[in-house]
Amino acid sequence: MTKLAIIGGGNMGEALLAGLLAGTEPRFTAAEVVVVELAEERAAYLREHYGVATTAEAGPAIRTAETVLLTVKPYHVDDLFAAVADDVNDNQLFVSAVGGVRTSRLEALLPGKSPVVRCMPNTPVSVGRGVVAISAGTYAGEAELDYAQSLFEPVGKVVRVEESRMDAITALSGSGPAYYFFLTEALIEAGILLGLPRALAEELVKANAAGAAEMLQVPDADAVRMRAAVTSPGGATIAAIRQFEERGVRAAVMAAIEAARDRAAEMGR
Ligand SMILES: NC(=O)C1=CN([C@@H]2O[C@H](COP(=O)(O)OP(=O)(O)OC[C@H]3O[C@@H](n4cnc5c(N)ncnc54)[C@H](OP(=O)(O)O)[C@@H]3O)[C@@H](O)[C@H]2O)C=CC1
Ligand SMILES: O=C(O)[C@@H]1CCC=N1
Repeated sequence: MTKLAIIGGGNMGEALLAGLLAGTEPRFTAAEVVVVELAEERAAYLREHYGVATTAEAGPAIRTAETVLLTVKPYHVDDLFAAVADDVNDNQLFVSAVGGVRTSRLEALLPGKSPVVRCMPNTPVSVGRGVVAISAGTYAGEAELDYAQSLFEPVGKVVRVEESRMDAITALSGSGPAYYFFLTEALIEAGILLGLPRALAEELVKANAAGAAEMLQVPDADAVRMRAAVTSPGGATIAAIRQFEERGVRAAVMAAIEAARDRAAEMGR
């Protein structure tokens, strides 16, 4: 029996696959995983890079799997479940990373009472440094949450949350890496504006990101205090911060995350 069927071999499917197969004691071996991916070119890439089996047929993959991990887009869900209704049984656990889609909607699409755990991972799971929020649906309890926690602990931090918080968590955490990459892009461009060679700007900005991230992991790390420690009176940093504040960067961040939360809710309907 296949231990894990990953339905959707796109960005998130691959990030989780990479994390779950990584390390000297991987969570799964490649032989225990099948990825359902419709695009043959993409499937071939996943077979070559990870050594997993792939198929374009979700039904047989789901029928023989203990755990089904959904990493398809929200608008794929209806067609997918319509096609696999005969292949599902109530002993399987469905773990859904599908943005915005509530467990109640998935439960209504499933033919029986399969347990469903909703999760919201982020792409750093690919390097074992992700964060995955989990919440249980109607037919999932502590045992299923414990299992989901054990599934994701090798790829990062796991937090148990109320499902009502999932859209906010999607906006802040699921999408979160994109914001840091966006800021990284902007800082590299700023370095180039100031005349630095691109390679040097990239090296400096990436090393800064790593250093700041490490400092934030220290117990009781306080972003406000650490920012103040860099901001010398009458110095260079405060000149930059003034520009951020004058241009409404803080308010723009809040509005952006609100927009992401609203879009997550909308995608799931
Ligand atoms: N990217 C991220 O950082 C995160 C994404 N998510 C969630 O993960 C899900 C996937 O997102 P992402 O990976 O970015 O999207 P992608 O478009 O990269 O991947 C979706 C994949 O699903 C495949 N697919 C579509 N329909 C089916 C089907 N019926 N059976 C099997 N595979 C199918 C698509 O194939 P094809 O291209 O051929 O259509 C595609 O490869 C979304 O619901 C998103 O909200 C959650 C957290 C973070
Ligand atoms: O952009 C999206 O909709 C998905 C959900 C969180 C990250 N990516």
